[in-house]
Parts: sequence; C-alpha cells; structure tokens
Amino acid sequence: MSSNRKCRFHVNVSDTEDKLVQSLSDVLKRCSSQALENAKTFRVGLSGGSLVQLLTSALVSSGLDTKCWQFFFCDERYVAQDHNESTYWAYKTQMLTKLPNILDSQFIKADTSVSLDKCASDYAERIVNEFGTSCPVFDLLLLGMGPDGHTCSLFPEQPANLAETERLIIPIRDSPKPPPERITFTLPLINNAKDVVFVVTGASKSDVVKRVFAGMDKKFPSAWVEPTHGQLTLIADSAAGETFLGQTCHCAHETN
Ligand SMILES: O=C1O[C@H](COP(=O)(O)O)[C@@H](O)[C@H](O)[C@H]1O
Repeated sequence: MSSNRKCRFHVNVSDTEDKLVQSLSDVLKRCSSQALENAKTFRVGLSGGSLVQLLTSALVSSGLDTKCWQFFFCDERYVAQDHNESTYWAYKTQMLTKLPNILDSQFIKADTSVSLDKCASDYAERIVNEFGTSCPVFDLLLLGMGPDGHTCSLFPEQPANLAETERLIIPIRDSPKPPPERITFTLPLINNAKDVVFVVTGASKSDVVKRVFAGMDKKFPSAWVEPTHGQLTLIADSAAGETFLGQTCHCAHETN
C-alpha cells in the first residue's frame, strides 16, 4: 500500500480488547519513559468518548507510575465541569475512581464558566504557561475518531477550522455532534506533538479508517493529522482496522 505520508506511521490491529489495551499500555510506557529521561513531566493530551475506558484499562493493567504525568484535553465540551457531557468529568468519574493515585490537580482543565471565546483563549494561555513556550510540544496525544472522520472537535462540516495557522485552541460553535459548543486543539498544536496515537474501535469506523489511514482522504479532518517531527500510530480493533489486518506493524515513511 503506497502512501504520501510524511511522518512515520505505525498500525497495530488487535483481535481482542485485551490486546488492544496492551498495545496502548506499550505506547504509554514507551512515550512516558522517553519523556521522563529528559524532563520532569510527561505531558499527554486526552480525547474523550471511547478512549476514557480504554485508557483507564491500560493504566490499571500496566501499573505505570503516573505521578509525573500531566493530562490536558485535546478537546473539551463547553459545559459545566460536572456535566455528564464534559470530557473532564468522564475522566474524573470513570478513571480517577479506579486510579486513586492520579490527582485531580494533574488534569489541566478548561474554564467553562467564562465565555466560549475566552475559554478557548484561556486554555491556550494555560498550555503556553505550563510548557513555558508559545510552541508547545506534547509528548503524546491520544486521539479518537468518529465515524465521520472527525478528531478532537475538528469536523468535516467545518473545513475552515483546518486552515487555522495561528491559534493553538479554537472555539467551536454548531458542532454537528452534540453538544454544539466546544473548544479544540488546532492542527498546528496537534502536528507539533512527538507522538500522536489514534485509538479507534468498532465496525462503524472501518470504512473511515480505510479512507483516512490508507487513502489519506483529506475530506476527513483526521487525515490532516501528520506530526511534523513525530510519529503517528493507529491502534485499532479488528473491526475498525480490518483494512490493515495482517499488517500488525505497517510502516510507511516516504519523503516527497
Ligand atoms: O465528540 C467526541 O468524539 C470523538 C470520538 O469519540 P468516540 O466515542 O467515537 O471514540 C472524541 O475523540 C472526542 O474527544 C469527543 O469530543
């Protein structure tokens, strides 16, 4: 399968949830130890949705020491922090309850009590302050993908958001998937990361997995994710990743 992809690309398709969770644990182990060799903090960007439970399982089963980890949100819904649509709340109620060693203060949360625009600009400022640079480089971003090819809160119906070159975080209005108001990482921030890992499961996503990761069809926001100096990984179950079955480590790295 040829590709014009500019970054290193790995695919890992698992036929059981246990194996998928193991692949995710392996990535967490590799990225955290690389980061902590040179820095005091391992900085991870989280997505919501199905990732919450899979990441929780990976952390529980791996027993990794997370005390030097810091968690950010690649996108967040503009709702109260204890709303059941809040991604932070999903982690608080589903992950922190199973991993009591992770402190709430390790989560860098968006302030959704201010206006949507301010929420986005404040979160960007918070990230810049935490990293101490206006060009933050995340150690790892864990991304999901919807059956429509959206990732973070970058949706195919809103292509103008893919053209953002300045802001790290933008507000989203009229999101096609509820809730309608959100904030999201933009492509410059995403593609500046060292490792970007998509975790995608379920047969409803098999077609879009093929179109995004094999076809690199730019109609889908996920196909714009290509870390400039980093590595892209797809971790999928066999239902979502059927197009890559039998290629447990498909690496495509072509410079053009
Ligand atoms: O709305 C969202 O959806 C995507 C995909 O979620 P999934 O449940 O299909 O895995 C998620 O990555 C994103 O963070 C979330 O806001």
